[in-house]
Amino acid sequence: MVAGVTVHYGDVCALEDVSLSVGPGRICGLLGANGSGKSTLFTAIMGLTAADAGSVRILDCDPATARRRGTVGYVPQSEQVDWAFPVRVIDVVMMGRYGRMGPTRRPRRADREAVDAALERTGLADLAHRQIGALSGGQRKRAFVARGIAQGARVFLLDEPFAGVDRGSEATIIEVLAAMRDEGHTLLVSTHDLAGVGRLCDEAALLQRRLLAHGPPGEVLAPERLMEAFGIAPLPEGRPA
Ligand SMILES: Nc1ncnc2c1ncn2[C@@H]1O[C@H](COP(=O)(O)OP(=O)(O)OP(=O)(O)O)[C@@H](O)[C@H]1O
Repeated sequence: MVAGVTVHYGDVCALEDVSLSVGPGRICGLLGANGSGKSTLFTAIMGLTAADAGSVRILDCDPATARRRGTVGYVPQSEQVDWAFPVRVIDVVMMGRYGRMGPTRRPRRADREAVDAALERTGLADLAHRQIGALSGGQRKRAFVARGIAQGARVFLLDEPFAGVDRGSEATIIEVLAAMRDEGHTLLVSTHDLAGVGRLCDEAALLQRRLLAHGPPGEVLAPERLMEAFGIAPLPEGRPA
């Protein structure tokens, strides 16, 4: 996926020589403290942030080609989205079909069917005609997951899909992600839920500007590694302090 990627914002080095590859049928949990470069890694993979060094390949394509072909689906962090934008859930999901529609953007039957199926799969069918800004945090995340599904993405990048999400939406998202993994998709998921990484992910990657570790969750979540990444060894969620 990425090889030797370095990104600076002016004087700030957000990523330094990061190499990470995740195979098909795998969910990789991306962990790191605030400001460790997780969102930058996602935007660099998407080709939305320019890397100073290194290369990005998504299923053997450069990011722009992967975006154009719809092979990569991206669920951004909530703060990166303008929720006042007056679009309905069904419109957001239909955007996943734009790459197939040509310049007129007139949906065909196959587009409508793909959108309906994606809404159904993410439990949003009843909310299809609601403004995206009028949804809960978890429902909004699900709308972006649905967009990726409708678009036929093979690789999914999910930036904090569980942040600010109620238990019901979290369960739906986990179910959908696990099903996509079982269908052979590749998923990179950033999260602060350390216990969840062990449950959901096949592998974990620990970021602190550089990639500190990548491998089985049990190894990556070892206390000494977490100490290095977070400064303190955080308790897995749900465990009493
Ligand atoms: N647009 C920007 N301009 C300048 N610096 C930035 C910009 N975006 C991020 N940074 C800096 O780059 C570093 C990495 O930020 P990034 O948002 O990628 O981290 P993160 O791990 O996603 O953080 P969080 O968990 O808080 O979302 C931080 O030091 C941040 O302050």
